[in-house]
Amino acid sequence: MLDNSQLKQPTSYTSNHVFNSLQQTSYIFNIASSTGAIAHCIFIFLFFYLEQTTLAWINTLSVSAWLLTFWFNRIRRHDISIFIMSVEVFGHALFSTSILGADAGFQYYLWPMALLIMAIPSLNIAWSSILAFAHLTTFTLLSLFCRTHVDISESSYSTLFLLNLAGASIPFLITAAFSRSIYSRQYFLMAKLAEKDELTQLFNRRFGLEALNYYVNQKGKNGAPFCISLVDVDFFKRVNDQLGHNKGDEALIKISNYLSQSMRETDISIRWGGEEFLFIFPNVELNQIQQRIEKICHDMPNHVVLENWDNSISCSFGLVQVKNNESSEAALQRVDTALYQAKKNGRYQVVSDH
Ligand SMILES: Nc1nc2c(ncn2[C@@H]2O[C@H](COP(=O)(O)OP(=O)(O)OP(=O)(O)O)[C@@H](O)[C@H]2O)c(=O)[nH]1
Repeated sequence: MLDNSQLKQPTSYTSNHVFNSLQQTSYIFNIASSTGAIAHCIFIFLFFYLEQTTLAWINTLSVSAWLLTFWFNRIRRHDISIFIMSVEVFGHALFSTSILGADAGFQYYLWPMALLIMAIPSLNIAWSSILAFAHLTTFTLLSLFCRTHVDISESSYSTLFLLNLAGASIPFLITAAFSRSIYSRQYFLMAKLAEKDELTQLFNRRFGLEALNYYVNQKGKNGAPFCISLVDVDFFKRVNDQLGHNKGDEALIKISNYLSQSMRETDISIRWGGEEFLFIFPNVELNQIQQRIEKICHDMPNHVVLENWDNSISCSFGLVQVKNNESSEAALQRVDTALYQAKKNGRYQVVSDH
């Protein structure tokens, strides 16, 4: 969720995600400003038509206020922008309803404004709550007590009421739809960022642990077999030492791409840490998978090639089938021991433990 400090510092560095959120917020505010300015231009003509000249002139001020909010949107002072909008809507509802009465329906604009104030986090929560509450209280008081009528026909009142009700409902729905889409987009983005490793785009260790616990539990319930493999790049320190850390990163990306693309769609590829990867193979016995993993291990030097690096790039693999009633920790311990054995045996091989 954005806070005010980010909104007030458009010139400082912002990440792409924050920048996109700021753009989105500006976009919403520009839509609100345009809708407000256009609606009040229409009101000017409407009030002149109804011979309510005072209200017509007041609406020219309203149009100026809405146009002013564009400028505050541009400099990303959405807090000032929404404050002007809310004061304008509040004043407009108060004046129009005091003069024409609640039957004209101008008080209904207080609802979308209250929603906009609460749903878009431009003002802090205390100010948002105070303003939204003031709008809705004013709506109630105006609806209950403003019974005045001016000298216009009943049918004009009905038309005004319907127009205002529709005019207030549309921004209400648009605001709700925008906040819903921002919420769901940001929720999925956060969830994705929280489970992916930045460098390799494989799942990260937190997700890996959760997934492993899930399959251990599933095994406890339905006995479905599954295997795990811990994979470590051989002599990776040499790549870093001789080619530099950036080339090391490039090698890690190539290795992770090769490994994950060699797996089945249902297998789960995790960057366990540094130059170590964990793979979870659901619904499979060790003897069904061993050959496939050995082939992946064997073929790796032909598929992972690094510029200016003449040595082959390989990995060592520990592979185990998780036992009945075995905990995640115990299974990890066993696969780590198998990997250690693969390293000890000379690397570039798979060691499995039944
Ligand atoms: N470029 C880069 N290097 C990393 C990253 N994470 C870990 N490393 C490096 O991986 C290397 C791991 O080295 P070691 O644990 O000594 O193991 P090794 O050289 O691969 O040798 P063996 O595992 O014994 O075959 C270290 O040089 C770490 O700096 C990373 O994200 N990027």
